[in-house]
Amino acid sequence: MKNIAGGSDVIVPANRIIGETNEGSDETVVHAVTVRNAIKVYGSKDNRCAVLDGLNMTIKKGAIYGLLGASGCGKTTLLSCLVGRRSLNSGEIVVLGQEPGTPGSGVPGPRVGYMPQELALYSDFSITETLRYFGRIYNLRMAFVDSQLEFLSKLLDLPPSDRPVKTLSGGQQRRVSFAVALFHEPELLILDEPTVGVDPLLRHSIWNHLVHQSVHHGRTVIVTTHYIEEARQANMIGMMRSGRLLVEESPDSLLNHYQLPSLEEVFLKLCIKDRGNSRNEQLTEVANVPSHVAAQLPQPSADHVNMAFDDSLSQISVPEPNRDESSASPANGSETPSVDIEMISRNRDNSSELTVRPTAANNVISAKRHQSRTFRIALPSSYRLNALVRKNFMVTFRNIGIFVLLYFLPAFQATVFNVTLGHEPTGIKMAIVNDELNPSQGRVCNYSTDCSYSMLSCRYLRYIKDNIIQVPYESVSTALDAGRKGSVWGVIHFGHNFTEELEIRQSEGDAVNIENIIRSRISINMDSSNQQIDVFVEKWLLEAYGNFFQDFMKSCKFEPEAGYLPVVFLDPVYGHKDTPYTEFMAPGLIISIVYFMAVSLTAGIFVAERQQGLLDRSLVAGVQMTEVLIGHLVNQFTVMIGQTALVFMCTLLIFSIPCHGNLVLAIFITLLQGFVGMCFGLLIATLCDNENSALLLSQASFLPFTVISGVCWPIEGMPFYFRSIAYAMPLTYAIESLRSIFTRGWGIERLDVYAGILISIAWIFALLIMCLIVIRVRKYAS
Ligand SMILES: Nc1ncnc2c1ncn2[C@@H]1O[C@H](COP(=O)(O)OP(=O)(O)OP(=O)(O)O)[C@@H](O)[C@H]1O
Repeated sequence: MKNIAGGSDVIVPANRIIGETNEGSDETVVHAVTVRNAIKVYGSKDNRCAVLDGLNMTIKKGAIYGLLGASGCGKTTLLSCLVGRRSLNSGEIVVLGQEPGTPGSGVPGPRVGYMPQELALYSDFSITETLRYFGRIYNLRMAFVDSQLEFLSKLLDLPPSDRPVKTLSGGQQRRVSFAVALFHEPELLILDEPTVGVDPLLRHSIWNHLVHQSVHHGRTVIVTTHYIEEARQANMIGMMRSGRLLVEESPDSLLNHYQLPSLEEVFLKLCIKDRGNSRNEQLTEVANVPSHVAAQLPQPSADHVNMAFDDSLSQISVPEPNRDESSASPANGSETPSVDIEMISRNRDNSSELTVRPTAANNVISAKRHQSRTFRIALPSSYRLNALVRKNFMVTFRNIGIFVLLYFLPAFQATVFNVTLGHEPTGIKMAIVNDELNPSQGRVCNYSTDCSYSMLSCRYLRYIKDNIIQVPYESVSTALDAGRKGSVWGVIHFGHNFTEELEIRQSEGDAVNIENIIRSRISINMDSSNQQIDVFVEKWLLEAYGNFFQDFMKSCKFEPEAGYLPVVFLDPVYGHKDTPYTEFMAPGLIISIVYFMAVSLTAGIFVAERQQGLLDRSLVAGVQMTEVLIGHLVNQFTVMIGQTALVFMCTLLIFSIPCHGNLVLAIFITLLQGFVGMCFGLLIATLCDNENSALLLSQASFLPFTVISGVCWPIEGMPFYFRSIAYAMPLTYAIESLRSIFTRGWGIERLDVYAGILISIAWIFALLIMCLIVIRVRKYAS
């Protein structure tokens, strides 16, 4: 039957799928898998290494194929190419009649069951939840999933199905992984070392099951194993070495042909015979030994492709593959497609280079592959999206610790910021040296509040804010010493005749002389190492003088403003006098908290999933990358709504930061920025291979982004050339928008507000496009 999902035709057995059914798979296809002259190169430039080296393979439908080979010979690479997770540099792969990854091939998808080497299971899920997740991906009926669970539990001796995977032993976990590959009854089973860590009895039962699947249901099985002897039960064995198949035969024929008692000995014999034939070996050998020694190296045997390894190019023309696939193909070289490979081994600069150059015939294959894959974006399927979203929610909410952290961390961060930032400093010690006081009278500060010029120094000190602690010192030198030792933030000094000199200064007006001016001054020496404290103390002392002077003028029945600076700050257009720094920072903080939480969460979850092989497993099951992205975005977005709500509540209600504009608009812009953060997190996840590098990148972006975006300092304070960089940051305009809403009460009709919205949307699209480009480039590079 044919299930059309997400714009791609996927063939799934009829009895298990939800909804309408259709025709089965192409019965005319005799071979389940054919691989022709597969070349797969990892690395670039000097590090190029051909992991698949002109490999040919033919697997009949319904056969069990044992793929044997030493560690690192390329088995997993070959399997990942078969399931469409990697692409060849050249050569051809046909799986179940079609090239993997082409629309409607069902590979990757429900036609194939893949058990990767790594566990690739959600550790917090129970066995039932694990199978149900994949059941939803394949759109299977839950009744079928449950009956399969019961059957496989018995067959594989699984523990109770409600046990979380993380509580199972290593062997039990591998059996669950095996069950995931089996349970949807795919036409082709690809198992990468399924029997590792499994006891002999269970291994026997697993092989029996594979034989049963092959004989009674016609399913094809490809299985890699390091236990060579267990592969005797396979119909065909492919022995692999250095990216090539040495032989492809039935176990009995191999034993008869080589007259050896075990497959292990056959493998050993073939390996010894093959020594020096691998291109990689030859390249390494030739690249590392002088030419006169290289000439004496053993020459490759006649039945293998011959190559020259001198300074000139050597071309290997390989004949067209025998399309009559009824006979088993020789392992290497004689039955291959028209692919010319140029091997360039250069011993210049002690470096060697391997180049794969496609010929005309090879170009056709490449072109076909290109046509079928490039820029094919299928519509997301509803059932796969449902499965992914459910799975993401289960992962998020399963662990109560993570749940609490997720929701309360941003609110906690907002609290920490609000408690610690932007407030006036208190307990600032200032040394007071008042030479007006008489030491013989115990330096007592007696002053009157009427219009008399007496002890004005003491009268002034009364107006200094409580934030300053006044510490009396007897002399300027001891006070300055205290300042140098860090005991006080500054020294305030009044001269002997401060009051008299001030009186003269007042009465003389413009005729006053400079000596009088100097003697009537209040001299201050500050420890200016802390700019913020310096600014605050200066402001408070000037304010104190203003208040003192007004009070004195009032008591003398003069105009209080007389003699005051002729500069006045009237009521502000927006905001209020002495707007606290916290109010300036709050919008930037809200946005940066939500943004960076989204960045690190998205990047972390996504990379972890990929690193554990979970992403690969889902993709092999037919999930598309766009669906994975949407699934994560839906999940993260709901988490973000909760986080944003808590951050706003914390800022507005607990710390009473006023929002003069439309709160809904402010929340909308914050959520948009969270979305930008998620997209940036996705970009990090697509760029990074492991959690550490993702974490490093997201952390590395935190400080520059926060600082450049004007969270804690006005952009107007940056060098002129740097401002364009600041405005190009994803957060800058959004922060300006939020600030305009919070402090000015502006609405969406103002450019400053809607610019933030438009630029956030533009960033979302730009980042998503970058993600898709990186995904595509990495897919082709891998
Ligand atoms: N992404 C990669 N980039 C570079 N080299 C890689 C990559 N993946 C695998 N290799 C290398 O390719 C070679 C073949 O790896 P592969 O995993 O296919 O071997 P294998 O036969 O499956 O080994 P094992 O039996 O140990 O699993 C190894 O040398 C490996 O280091």
